[in-house]
Amino acid sequence: MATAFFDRLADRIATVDSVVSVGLDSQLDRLPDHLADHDLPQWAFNRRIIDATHEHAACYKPNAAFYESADGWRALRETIAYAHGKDVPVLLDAKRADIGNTTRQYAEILDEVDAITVNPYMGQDSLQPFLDRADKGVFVLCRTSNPGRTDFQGLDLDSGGTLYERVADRAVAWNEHNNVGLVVGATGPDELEAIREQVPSLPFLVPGVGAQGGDAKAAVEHGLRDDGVGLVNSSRGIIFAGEDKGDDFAAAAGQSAKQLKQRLNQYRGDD
Ligand SMILES: O=c1ccn([C@@H]2O[C@H](COP(=O)(O)O)[C@@H](O)[C@H]2O)c(=O)[nH]1
Repeated sequence: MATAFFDRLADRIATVDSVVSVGLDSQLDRLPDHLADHDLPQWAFNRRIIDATHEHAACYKPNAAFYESADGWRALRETIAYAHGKDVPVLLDAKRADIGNTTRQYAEILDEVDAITVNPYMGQDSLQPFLDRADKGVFVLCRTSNPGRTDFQGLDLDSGGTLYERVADRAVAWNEHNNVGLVVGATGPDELEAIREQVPSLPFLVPGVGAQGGDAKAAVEHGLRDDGVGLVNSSRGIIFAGEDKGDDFAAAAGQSAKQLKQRLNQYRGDD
């Protein structure tokens, strides 16, 4: 039987002493000019980024939005294989879920990646094909990092609590295979702390440090489970750290990943 995702992630965190998720949001018009002639510029960029960052990476998190073209998917497949060749898990940030036949098709991407983000708005049946993959990680959007998170997520329910608290509760119920985590942004440290208290058993993916200015200390103190499993993501803050540095872009990304690891490690194991 394949090892469960969160066990593999725990091993990876221990190996690199890092909870950094390196976000591969490799936006074509921000890539170095000299990569434009490459057959697949995003792949050429990602390979250099992976070479420079893998020793600090608990996982890579490509966001599917940046790869939704024929060449993009080819670049993504090369990137996934290369990350795996370095023993780094890949979490596809795709925020999937839909009606039954569509969501079954969406879930097939889990044959290629280690974990995925899903959107719970359509309910349990829309998530079931992902939840059924016991060896893969399924991160459910709970309290997101964007300003518009207040539009719906914080609404009070007649049954008590808020919508995002209800999502957190349901996620515990969906965790039959110990493969469910939550996405909780670092931009709302109070909610992050409250959700951690509400669901101590679930690992979190915490985006929003770096370019979005979220709270790195809270991301570690409340984002990680008691056993230290969890992920703190930075995408633009790492991969575009050397945007003005020509061919030294990858070294700058490596330095940025290392700095984030060291910063987060100040807060790990402090409790
Ligand atoms: O609540 C959420 C959920 C997902 N994200 C994603 O994480 C990265 C963040 O990128 P940065 O460049 O570090 O801001 C990106 O892929 C988002 O789509 C999030 O930010 N917040």
